[in-house]
Amino acid sequence: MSVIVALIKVLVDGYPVQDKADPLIAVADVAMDAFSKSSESGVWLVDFVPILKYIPPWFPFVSFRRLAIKWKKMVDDLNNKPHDWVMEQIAKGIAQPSLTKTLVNMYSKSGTLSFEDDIKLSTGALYAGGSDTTVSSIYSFFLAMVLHPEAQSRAQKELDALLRNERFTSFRDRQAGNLPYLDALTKEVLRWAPVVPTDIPHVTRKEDEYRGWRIPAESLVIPNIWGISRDDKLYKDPHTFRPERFLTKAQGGDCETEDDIPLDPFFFCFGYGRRVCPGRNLAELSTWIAAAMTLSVFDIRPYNDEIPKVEYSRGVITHPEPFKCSLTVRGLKAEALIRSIEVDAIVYMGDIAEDGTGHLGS
Ligand code: HEM
Repeated sequence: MSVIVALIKVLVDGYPVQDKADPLIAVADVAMDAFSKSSESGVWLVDFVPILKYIPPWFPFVSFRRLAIKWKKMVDDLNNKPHDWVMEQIAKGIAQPSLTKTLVNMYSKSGTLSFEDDIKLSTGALYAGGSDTTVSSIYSFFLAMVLHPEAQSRAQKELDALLRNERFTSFRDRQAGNLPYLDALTKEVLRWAPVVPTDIPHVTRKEDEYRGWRIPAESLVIPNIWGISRDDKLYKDPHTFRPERFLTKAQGGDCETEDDIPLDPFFFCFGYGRRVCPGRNLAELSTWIAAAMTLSVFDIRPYNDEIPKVEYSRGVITHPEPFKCSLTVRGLKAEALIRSIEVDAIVYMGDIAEDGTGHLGS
């Protein structure tokens, strides 16, 4: 989790996350919890009866207005505090390259910054949208590996044949098409455990028609991502975790030809239209590399032979309920590989962690 959060913070704000107790991460965690609860579909009556928003917060037996005020403050902190930090760094002349810095430079003229609220909201949204979601996919990957040792060992065989425990994989291996089973496994994680099962609700701006149904303007539309992932017309035995469904027979999978490969979950798990997830490529790549690096060096097994249940939390963003698993290093070569990146990571983080002003990526 820390790696994903740190990655987003560096890309968006050039902010070096210190540790789990980092104050900006704490701000973001509470805001994310509020965001997930407040945007859950079908839970808030006010979404269906908008006039209720005029009920005063002191009105007895109505908690949503008081909650909304509390949660708004949390979301404001998420947008303002990291932005203020970057502005301070810019003023001191020590800001690292980041999206916020780029936008501030783009929209500053003669000492005046335009669109500051838009910059705050869009960079805050990237953190809000990105931190919890990819983490959920990676947890689901671990859960799937505990439950499906056969898929795990097939992915490990593919990695071992290519890498011979001499190096970690990189995206170049992926581009070269050298790890088809791992690609299929990543697709199956996204499909088997949709992170945002009912998407973020959309509203139609004008009247529309879909398969003969009239959809009036201003209708709330809740895309059923979970339903698509479990559609047995698209996916045979949809509840089963089976990466082979995305491979041809020639690749050791289920499909006669490439044309028979079912819909890639990339095209529905990240939402639709102009609000489609802007972080989808980063998310998919992060899930892929997390799976590849973990399986190269660790065996993921049940903890004390306890098989975890497949249970997910509620909220617009779902996670597997906490479960235990056991990670065992896959031998001496794997241990040496882990130690080699441990050294790289210390050098890398050391550069930025000392006083927050070091040189990223050196
Ligand atoms: C497995 C990981 C992820 C999943 C499953 C996911 C899924 C989604 C979904 C379903 C939406 C709603 C799209 C819609 O309205 O139809 C969304 C929106 C969004 N996502 Fe992601 N996402 C993931 C990772 C990320 C990452 C890594 C980032 C950024 C670094 C990100 C940033 C955003 C933002 C900013 C929005 C709001 C876009 C808008 O409303 O215009 N997401 N995501």
